[in-house]
Amino acid sequence: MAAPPATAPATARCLSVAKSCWAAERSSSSFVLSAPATGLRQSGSRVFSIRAKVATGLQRACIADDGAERPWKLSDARLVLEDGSVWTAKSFGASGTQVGEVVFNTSLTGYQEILTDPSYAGQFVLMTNPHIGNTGVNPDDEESNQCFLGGLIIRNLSICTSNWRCKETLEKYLIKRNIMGIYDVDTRAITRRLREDGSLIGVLSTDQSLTDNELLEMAQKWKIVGVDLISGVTCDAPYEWSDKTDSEWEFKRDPSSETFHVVAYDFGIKHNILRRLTSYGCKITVVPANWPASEVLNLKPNGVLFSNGPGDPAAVPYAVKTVQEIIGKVPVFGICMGHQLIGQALGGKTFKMKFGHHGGNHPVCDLRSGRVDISAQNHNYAVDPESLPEGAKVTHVNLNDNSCAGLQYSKMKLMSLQYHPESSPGPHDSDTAFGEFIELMKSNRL
Ligand SMILES: NC(=O)CC[C@H](N)C(=O)O
Repeated sequence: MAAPPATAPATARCLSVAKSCWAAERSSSSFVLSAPATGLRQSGSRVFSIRAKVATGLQRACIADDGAERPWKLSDARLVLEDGSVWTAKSFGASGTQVGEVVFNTSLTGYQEILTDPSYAGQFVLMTNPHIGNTGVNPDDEESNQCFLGGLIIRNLSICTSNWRCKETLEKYLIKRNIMGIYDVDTRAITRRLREDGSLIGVLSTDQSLTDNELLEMAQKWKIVGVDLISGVTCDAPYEWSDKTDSEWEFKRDPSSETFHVVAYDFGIKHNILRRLTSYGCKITVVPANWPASEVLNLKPNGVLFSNGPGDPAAVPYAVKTVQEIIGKVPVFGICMGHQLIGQALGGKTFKMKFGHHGGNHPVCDLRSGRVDISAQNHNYAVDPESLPEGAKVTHVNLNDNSCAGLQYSKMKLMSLQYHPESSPGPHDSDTAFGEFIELMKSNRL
């Protein structure tokens, strides 16, 4: 094994300092390490001071059953799955009782973008990456104005944060948004169960007065299939969007000289879809999920985007009807839920997958070029390609299971992807899809 570096990395040092400061700092939730301890770094003219914050969840003392106070936190939460299994855990974030569908996400980074992706409404996200919370949260990584998910399930909650963008600990953030979190639970074992048995409904609870059987009953009675979750996450009224990707993060250097007016249907839209479209030269009007197609067409947009969104695409016939009224009239781009609604609008069928795709590491093949992208995904339903009419072509497949990952119907100037070209979080490989949409709108203008 290679000898350890003479100077330990800053994060490791912050961790050990944070640990030794734990007892002394119990009353304060944050501290800034002094320059010699943190190794104040100089880069060009910029000076970075490394700020470490102790996560408060790990500091709470607990009263054990024997009435004695322990200076560490004890298990105070349960996750009861509909198969009858009971998982004890420690809580952070909000307390209470929540029911939802458990899905596992294999992204290594980006928990804040995941927490604010409205497509997770009605679900508990279990992160397979065992160490979460170390970068805290910051105001720029939000994918929507709210957290719609049921809760967060993690193996290990970082005892401190160490990131120059961090403004708040994950725990405080979840408490403010009233979102439950649990840690110190065997996320690997739960993931294996979901992979073997398929997705499961669960109940998260910190309420000791409820028995395991009562929680089990709640899990078994709750349904997510056939429920319209879009109406709970869409915007109330139309609005204009004009924010691009911040110049600090922009990786596309050749902005379009033309401007395109795009109307984006908000089925639970992620902000990065809007930022990427704006970076590609679009002026965007966002409309609520139930906005009449006729009003959208009256705006004479260059294109229409059907966004991502939570839940079962078969539970929102009003949205399928809207898509039907628009396709063939203007160029359209569907992303995730938008792709599934397009599939249905074309007369195809969607089905629920065994445990879905959630993570930033899914290989997808573009069948037109043979190019393979590593993509960001988040869906439990998929379009059955056999059910599609002639003319609709499958353009992309997920290489893990050969499921349909993209569609094109040239005559209708229609394209759609089952995954997330906007990433956030995830790799940027598929960003070119926005360029393809621009080309589609351009060709329609000629
Ligand atoms: N990200 C999304 O748009 C999710 C689509 C749909 N709700 C699904 O789970 O399949």
